Amino acid sequence: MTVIDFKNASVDFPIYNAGGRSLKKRLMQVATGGQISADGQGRVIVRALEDLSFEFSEGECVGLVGHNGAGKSTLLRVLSGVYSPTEGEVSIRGAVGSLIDISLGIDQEATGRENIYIRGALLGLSRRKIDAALDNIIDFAELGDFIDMPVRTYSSGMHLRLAFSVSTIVRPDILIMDEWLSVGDEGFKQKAESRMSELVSSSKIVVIASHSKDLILNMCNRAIWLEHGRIRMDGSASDVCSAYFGG
Ligand SMILES: Nc1ncnc2c1ncn2[C@@H]1O[C@H](COP(=O)(O)OP(=O)(O)OP(=O)(O)O)[C@@H](O)[C@H]1O
Repeated sequence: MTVIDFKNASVDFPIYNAGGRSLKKRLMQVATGGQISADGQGRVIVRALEDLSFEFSEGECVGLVGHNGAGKSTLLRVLSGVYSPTEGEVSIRGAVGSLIDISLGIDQEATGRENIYIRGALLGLSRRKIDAALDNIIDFAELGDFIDMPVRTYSSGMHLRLAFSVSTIVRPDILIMDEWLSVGDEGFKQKAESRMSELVSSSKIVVIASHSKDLILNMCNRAIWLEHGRIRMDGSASDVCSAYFGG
């Protein structure tokens, strides 16, 4: 059973090179971002997430909404295993696949083919699995002979085709995204869209952060509104969208 369970989870970032008292005071009043405070030694702390408790179960596609700095990306990173909570507990049952930064790990000097192995390893795929998927990835990317050229010779669209083709080969239980990926020229975009839909429908739980009301309404059946790191509202996508976006 795939399930995500947060119990009073918080994430703090200690900031070692923040300025003096006046800076702290000024920052505490800004409308964006997490909450800023100081610890016993006067060190500045940004509390990106505070006291989050919720459970996501199979069949849920959850949209995260909120102002800039509300904590959406931090929450996605906790779900992807990049950050651990500084307080509280997070338990995740199921394999997690993250499409947060599809270009992460791509080496400009290595060829497209070599980068498929590098990126695949970062996605947690074994060499055998990458070997088995290699032809599919190369065909999908449609880079022709450029697949054996260093990535530094690629245009930005070609780079994204490669990153997309390898990153979407995974079929995780839990899919984490910070936007709906739509890459390439017109022809490629259509293929990419259908691969994204396939990936979403084969995942048991999907979590996506977005500033787009249409995306959340079209895709999600639940949404969480974060405000300064706290849950302001957790409910159906339509209720949360009406409250957050208005209309
Ligand atoms: N590595 C970090 N070090 C220090 N503070 C951080 C770090 N990452 C995030 N923060 C802080 O945590 C808070 C939440 O940031 P986060 O990136 O999660 O927001 P977000 O909701 O994704 O914002 P946006 O909509 O602008 O992408 C912000 O105040 C940000 O300054």
